[in-house]
Amino acid sequence: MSAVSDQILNPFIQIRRQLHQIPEPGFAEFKTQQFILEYLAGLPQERLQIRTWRTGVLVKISGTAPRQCIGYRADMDALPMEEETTLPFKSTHPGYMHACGHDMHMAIALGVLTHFVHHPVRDDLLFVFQPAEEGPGGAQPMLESEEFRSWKPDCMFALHVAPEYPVGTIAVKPGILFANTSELFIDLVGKSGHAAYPHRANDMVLATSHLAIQLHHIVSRNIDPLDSAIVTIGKVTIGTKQNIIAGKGRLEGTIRTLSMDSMRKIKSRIEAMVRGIEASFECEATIDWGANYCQVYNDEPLTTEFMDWLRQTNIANLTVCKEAMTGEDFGYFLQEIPGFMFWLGVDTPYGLHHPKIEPNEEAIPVAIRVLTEYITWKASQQN
Ligand SMILES: CC(=O)N[C@@H](CCC[C@H](N)C(=O)O)C(=O)O
Repeated sequence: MSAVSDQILNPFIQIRRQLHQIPEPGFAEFKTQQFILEYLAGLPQERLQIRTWRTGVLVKISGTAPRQCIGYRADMDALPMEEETTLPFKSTHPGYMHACGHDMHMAIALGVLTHFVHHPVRDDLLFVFQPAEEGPGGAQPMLESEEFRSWKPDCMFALHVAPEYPVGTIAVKPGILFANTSELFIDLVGKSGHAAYPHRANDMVLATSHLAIQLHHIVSRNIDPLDSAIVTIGKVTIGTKQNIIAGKGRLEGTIRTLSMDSMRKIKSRIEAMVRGIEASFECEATIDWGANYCQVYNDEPLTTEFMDWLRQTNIANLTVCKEAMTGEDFGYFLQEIPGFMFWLGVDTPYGLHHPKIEPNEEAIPVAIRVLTEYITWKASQQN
């Protein structure tokens, strides 16, 4: 028998749709924060304490006889991309879209939170709505904030939607789940000029293109094939007009590794290649490593306990997955607080960050049920 009633489930699909319409970039989640605060204001307040941190929200629900605090985190920000779905509730913010499921993550967190406002458990619960997961990274500064530290939970969980699994599936593993990441921004400055006088210019179309191709050789030629790594260039900006030799070029990308040794190696090879491009194309280049996220490392005893609990209760299909090369700044919480992240099947043919992604919303009640029942069980255990 479910610990959460259908009356509580369906509104959270509606809430997800409302959040889907107001996607905002990291640390600019003003309407999203306001939406969450207004929703919380409509709940019984007796056991609730609410704090904001920048554009984030922290919500504590007092337990009936607390011995510990159990934390749950949802991320809030969206991606800078134009939505290409035909959904009636598509983004109303041109150029922004919830294409990584954070609207689902927030709706699920509100559903779980609402259940525990009405049915408090013994332990205190902390719900964290964290800004800027896609960048520049809200987890690390939030973790260091006084607002979070004074409510620091004893364990902490989170989920991420997974397009490749059917609804009703939870995929997880103990140990490393997500990769180490580093953003990568390289600016090249040469000398622009007339297309008819190439000998008087330093062409950044050529320099930037050569560099982009060289960077893609690092993983295949410098990294142990058994230690997965990625260098992806997602954006190239060069030039102004077809008959002007470009004086500036910019590459934007991301590095993913399963080990910090490989991350260091890739960064040192990028440095060397950039210096080589400067020499061969007589230009100047600067590297900005942007936001760096540590790996998501699932606490082994807690994850195994969750997996055993799932097998016993049978309320979702458990898949033991492999690690993924996605990044997640939830890894910073897990460096200090034991816990885990898991994948939630949302069964859609388009992947994360695709402009046509349409996660199956039936996963929302599945997740609310799994989390309410798991947290209820966890809070009923002897320490
Ligand atoms: C789950 C997911 O898609 N996360 C993002 C995290 C972005 C990390 C950072 N901004 C970067 O691009 O390196 C991902 O792209 O994996």
